[in-house]
Amino acid sequence: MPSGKICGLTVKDVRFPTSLEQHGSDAMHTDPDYSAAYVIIETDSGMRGFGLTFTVGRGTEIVVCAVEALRPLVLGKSLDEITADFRSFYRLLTSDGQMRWVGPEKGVIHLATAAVLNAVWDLWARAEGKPVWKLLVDMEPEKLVSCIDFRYISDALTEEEALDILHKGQEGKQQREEDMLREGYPAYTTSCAWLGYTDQQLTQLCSKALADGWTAFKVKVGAELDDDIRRCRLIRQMIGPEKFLMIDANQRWDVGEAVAWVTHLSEFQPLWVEEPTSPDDILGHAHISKALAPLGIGVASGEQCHNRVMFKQFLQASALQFVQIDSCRVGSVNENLAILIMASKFNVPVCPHAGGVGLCELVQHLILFDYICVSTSLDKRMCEYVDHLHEHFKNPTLIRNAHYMPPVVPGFSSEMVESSVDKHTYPHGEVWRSMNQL
Ligand SMILES: C[C@H](O)[C@@H](O)CC(=O)C(=O)O
Ligand SMILES: [Mg+2]
Repeated sequence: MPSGKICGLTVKDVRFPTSLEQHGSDAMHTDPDYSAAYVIIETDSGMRGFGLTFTVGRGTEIVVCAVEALRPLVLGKSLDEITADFRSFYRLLTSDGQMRWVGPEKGVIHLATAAVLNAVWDLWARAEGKPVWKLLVDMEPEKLVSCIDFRYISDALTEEEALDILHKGQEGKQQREEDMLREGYPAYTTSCAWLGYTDQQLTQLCSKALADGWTAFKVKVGAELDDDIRRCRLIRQMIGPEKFLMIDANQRWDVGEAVAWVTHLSEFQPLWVEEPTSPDDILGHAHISKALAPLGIGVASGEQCHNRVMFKQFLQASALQFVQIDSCRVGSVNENLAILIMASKFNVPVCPHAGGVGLCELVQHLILFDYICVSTSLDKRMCEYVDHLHEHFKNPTLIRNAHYMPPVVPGFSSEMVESSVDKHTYPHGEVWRSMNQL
């Protein structure tokens, strides 16, 4: 069916009151209400595409405004026109002569770009009758590269080098696709140990996760050292010495403090410390990486890394040992393609950030593509999983034996259940109205 011209774009502020039970809490975000600026684009031929970006509550209304500001750049474009030269469309959104000032390619405007472009990728995949991961896997390397804006990264990755990496990734891809369809992509869980959970909750959730076959666990740290020691000890005792433990400080520390704090926790053998300090501090991360390397602890970051330019510098500075792409922070698939290929060139494993609302649904497509066509390896690689809010999606993630099973439905798995959206729309949805009356 011809996809037609985009004739409508709506955006909704959808919030879930997760803070009530401390789901998602960490040392910096103590009361997150998992939220989405949820975008629906429509074409005059009756097709729809769904996209979102993730936030943690207040402020979603600002992202909604930013999406509204992008609307005129999208309306009237046809999918064919966009996908014939996706790089130019990406630039159109990110390089508007006036709006660029409120970015560029970072902050609220870039979150809005992510939501809009995610909807366009959903529309494209639906038009092709494929899930996004399969659309990418089947795409010629030349076409993939034509979706990427190489401006600001060509000193680290040229178009020719990207093509070369993608051409190499074609070899054996059929086999890797079959492996994924059979086994799925390895995942780790963050659901057991949010910062606001009691030790009793942690113990219960961890024993259930072990029984369900999970082999890698992330614990929130960074507020009180004594609490961290107690919680890490508890979880390490439960999971034993072989399984993976990761710690996540969510930017709580200064550089020196991070090194000292993690050194105290090193007896629990974390595989990585995540976001030890400001997500913008490239040299700080490099310093921490160097200091922790002798302890066998890597540094991971990316969920609040603005764009491909920042990732480039983290990689150039050997400041990260794990790259955590996020499907809703940077400019959608287009920019994540650049990051995946750069990570491959620098030989740094990608372990995506997920969780939130919808992040698992979307990022599974990117990491499947990474394995099948870019990294071609599962060594030191796993994708985050958080067991929340999947029931609000029409095609929720499917986890089997702690692995993401590849989605089969066309699109980006980003369409939400209409009644969930209605109930959780802020501030007039039923859920918020009833809470305000309490
Ligand atoms: C506020 C979010 O829940 C954050 O803690 C998520 C995160 O850091 C992670 O999943 O990693
Ligand atoms: Mg994190």
